[in-house]
Amino acid sequence: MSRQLIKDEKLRNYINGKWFFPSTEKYADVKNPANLEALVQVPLSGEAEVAAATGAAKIAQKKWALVPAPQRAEVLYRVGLLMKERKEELSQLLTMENGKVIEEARGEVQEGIDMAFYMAGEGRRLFGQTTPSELKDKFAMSVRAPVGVVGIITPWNFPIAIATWKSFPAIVAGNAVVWKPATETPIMAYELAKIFEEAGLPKGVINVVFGSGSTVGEAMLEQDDIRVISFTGSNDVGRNIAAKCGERLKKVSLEMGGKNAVIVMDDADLSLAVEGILWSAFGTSGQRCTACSRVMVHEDLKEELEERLQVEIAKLTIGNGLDESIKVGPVINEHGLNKIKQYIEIGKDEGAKLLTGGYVMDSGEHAAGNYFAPTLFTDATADMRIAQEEIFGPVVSLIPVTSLEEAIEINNQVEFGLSSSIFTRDVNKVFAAQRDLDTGIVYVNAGTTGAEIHLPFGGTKGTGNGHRDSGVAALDVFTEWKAIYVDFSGKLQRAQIDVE
Ligand SMILES: NC(=O)c1ccc[n+]([C@@H]2O[C@H](COP(=O)([O-])OP(=O)(O)OC[C@H]3O[C@@H](n4cnc5c(N)ncnc54)[C@H](O)[C@@H]3O)[C@@H](O)[C@H]2O)c1
Ligand SMILES: O=C[C@H](O)CS(=O)(=O)O
Repeated sequence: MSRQLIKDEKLRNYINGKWFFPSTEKYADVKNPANLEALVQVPLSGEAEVAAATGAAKIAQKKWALVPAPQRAEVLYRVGLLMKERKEELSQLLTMENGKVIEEARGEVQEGIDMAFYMAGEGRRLFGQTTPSELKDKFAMSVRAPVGVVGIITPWNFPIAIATWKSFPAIVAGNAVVWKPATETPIMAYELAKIFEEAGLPKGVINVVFGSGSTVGEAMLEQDDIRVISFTGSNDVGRNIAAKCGERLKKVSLEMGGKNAVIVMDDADLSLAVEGILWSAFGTSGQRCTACSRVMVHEDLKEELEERLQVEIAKLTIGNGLDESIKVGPVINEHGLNKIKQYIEIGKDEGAKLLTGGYVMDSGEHAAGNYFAPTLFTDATADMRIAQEEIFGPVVSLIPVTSLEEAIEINNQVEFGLSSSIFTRDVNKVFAAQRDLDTGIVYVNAGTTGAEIHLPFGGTKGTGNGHRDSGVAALDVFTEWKAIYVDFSGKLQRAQIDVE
């Protein structure tokens, strides 16, 4: 790894192509969740930095929008190449600041690389439409126009992938960006800003301001020159953002929580289902918006599934994700640990049966970090809080069902609608499920995670507000449709002429 972290190193904001310490002179330690060692210091910037970043973005965007889109795309292509060159180094840094195991960190960095090449391709598409005009000698078309300055606010659980999902489409479409990363995971943002700089992105097109949500995030909402806020994070924060942006008529794209479920029908390949549940419930220690936290299992398979899951959970290795043999890393911080602990008590009080796990691992090699034992509840019911609310940790609950219809009904009885999966060999059940599951993403014979970047990513109901990250759909967030009529008749045509 070439980038060495120094615990006293103070990261800087990237504004208008230059690196600045925060005017507040305030910082917070960034800690490795695997051992709580300090990695670097993140600036706690203030409103002044947000104003400077927005001003720089506004000026830069005017020029950037005039750069032909295929040339804008070339910068993204170089970003992709640089990320690819540095993939292993970035992955290790990501594991250190976030805790996810190295295999998953590599997967996340790869998502960013894929997004760079995909959005670079959009530079030669950005398709609009042409339509016939109602009038003679008149041409009608629509084009995607950039919105201007966009604000992106990102969470700690996918600190590089989600940033690329938002910034790359924004940039290729001709916008400039003000980005506030999560304070828990600033290293990915710092490194990505350096990559943008090295790739030759003109100054001011991307600006990174580190700081708290309540100061930097809120200040972004108040900047009238920021025309779009694209947010990924928790539901409470998203709702607050939507309300504040609503007052200012800002466009808002929200990607928020999930309460994702796997359905295991009586004809399922059980080995495959066990693998899918393990990976999607305990991968990233359950801290994915798409993590599986409910399993609706047909009653005929319930006992066997309970047994097989317990056997496989016992084999999971838990520890520092930099060690290639580790399968489950730490959770992000003490706040996360406490929230998970509370839900274990709630589940027990509600009458769910705890089969394994349910405790903080705080002895021996785990004493120094934020480790929670992979946890399996069974005999949960659809209305329990552990089956309704996002826990964001390595906890999964089995809910017995007797039919596909019942499983789908339970799947849909939650506030969120992000990802669902079904394990079955029956094609009729597959098609009924993909139609009736009220989620933005449906998997068949796979777990609830593993989205690919060229498809839309997001969910229904409380997961979002109708927008999508990723795929072409992401361009809808960062562009305005402009309808253009070109009249070449030489006269002012006011009405359609009746054809005789
Ligand atoms: N649906 C998705 O695509 C998706 C993907 C990943 C994570 N998530 C969700 O993210 C959550 C976990 O991430 P988190 O804990 O970082 O979420 P969070 O809501 O606490 O923070 C997200 C970002 O918002 C900022 N923020 C906090 N308060 C703010 C405010 N008042 N104004 C503006 N910005 C503010 C934070 O500093 C951070 O950068 C989970 O709920 C998870 O489901 C959703
Ligand atoms: O949030 C980002 C993830 O990569 C999506 S998924 O969990 O892999 O589907």
